[in-house]
Amino acid sequence: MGHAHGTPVLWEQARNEARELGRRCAGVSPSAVPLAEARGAVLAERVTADIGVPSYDSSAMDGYAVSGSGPWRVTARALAGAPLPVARLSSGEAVEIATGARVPEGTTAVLPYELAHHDGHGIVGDITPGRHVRRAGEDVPAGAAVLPEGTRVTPAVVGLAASLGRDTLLVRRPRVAVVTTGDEIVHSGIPGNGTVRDALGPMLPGIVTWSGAVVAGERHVADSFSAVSGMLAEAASDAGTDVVVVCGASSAGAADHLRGALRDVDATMLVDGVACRPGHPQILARMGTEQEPGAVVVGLPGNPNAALAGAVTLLVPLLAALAGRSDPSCAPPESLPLAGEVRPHHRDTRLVAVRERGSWVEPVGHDRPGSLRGAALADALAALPPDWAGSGVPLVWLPR
Ligand SMILES: Nc1nc2c(c(=O)[nH]1)N[C@H]1C(S)=C(S)[C@@H](COP(=O)(O)OP(=O)(O)OC[C@H]3O[C@@H](n4cnc5c(N)ncnc54)[C@H](O)[C@@H]3O)O[C@H]1N2
Ligand code: MOO
Repeated sequence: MGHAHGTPVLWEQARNEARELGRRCAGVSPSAVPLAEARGAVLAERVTADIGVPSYDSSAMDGYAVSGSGPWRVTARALAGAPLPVARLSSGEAVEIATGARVPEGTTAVLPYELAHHDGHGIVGDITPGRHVRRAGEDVPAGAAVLPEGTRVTPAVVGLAASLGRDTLLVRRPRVAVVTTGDEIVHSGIPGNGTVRDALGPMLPGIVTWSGAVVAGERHVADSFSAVSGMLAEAASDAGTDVVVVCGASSAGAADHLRGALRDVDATMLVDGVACRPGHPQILARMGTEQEPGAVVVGLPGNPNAALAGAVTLLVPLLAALAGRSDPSCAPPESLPLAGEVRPHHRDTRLVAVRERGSWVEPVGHDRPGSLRGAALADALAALPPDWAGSGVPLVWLPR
């Protein structure tokens, strides 16, 4: 016997519920993560410079570090990363120097090769005192506050943190456990007769990191009530999990146990069914109590393209709000005209895989619930309302 669905909520409302829930749960604790993993997350600290940049007085040009006025006698060659060949220059002396090499004490300026000439006595050329010498701390003084808490960790942020000698950053990054279900699912190789290769375990980490979160565990559970409710009970008592994504087991069939298992752990059901196609059997629930809230559970349909639709409907808005950043699927333009043959659903929002063509979008096709063929070529999902009259369509961007 199956389990009845709840009353579906409107697609826009489902996204808002997920976003609101993310804002209400202030419980994601900061963690120090290696720079390479921090990208996309949001800083949970103010970054201050432990060292200045540059950290030593160095040359900004390839040429000659000179002291006093010319002509200068070249005494040695200074390269970046090599010990200083002379600690101090006296007036009339120079060292040939590479960009980034430490300048000796007593350096008046650096004279670039292209401005230097040899006369019979040495090197000559016009200099301005201090020119082409990068002083320690000139770009970032030691102790300066460089990034406020709440800054999104972009590639440039990672690079800056490394320049400042940091190996980790403190970020607020929701931890997501991904659970696949289904006795027919296999996780590697060519699926044998009657089995299906797991498409969601490999797909979800990219969506999760795009939203500023991280997959902190992946597992598969059997199609049984005890396996699904046991998994939820474990997740409920694990303080290291903020969100549990359960793939499959969300519909009405005999093997679809998520609803019953959520009831079994006294979870609060927030969304039970969304009025969109594909992706209508989605679930948003919260474990724990009002006083001691537990992990949020997102149930996604097993059909891979329906799961993608569900992920951008509930999971991405939830995770972005939990992480304290903007929703990457809502980037501008928020809508564009759609050119091509599409048919709205008579009652629900239809999510159509579309390709961006500059100032308009066109359907990719091949976007039935069971396959990601269309989505793999798409830039966005167009959210076609039931009463669509052939004008602009709201867009939900996909990670590209
Ligand atoms: N009587 C009804 N039956 C169904 C309804 C309904 O409203 N009433 N909804 C249909 C829709 S729409 C969808 S979508 C599916 C959702 O099903 P479940 O979420 O319960 O998922 P399963 O039944 O376990 O699997 C469905 C389908 O997806 C394949 N699958 C599952 N997991 C994966 C995975 N990790 N990677 C790749 N493919 C996966 C699975 O083999 C099935 O083919 O329910 C309809 N039925
Ligand atoms: O809505 Mo199902 O999620 O169409 O495939």
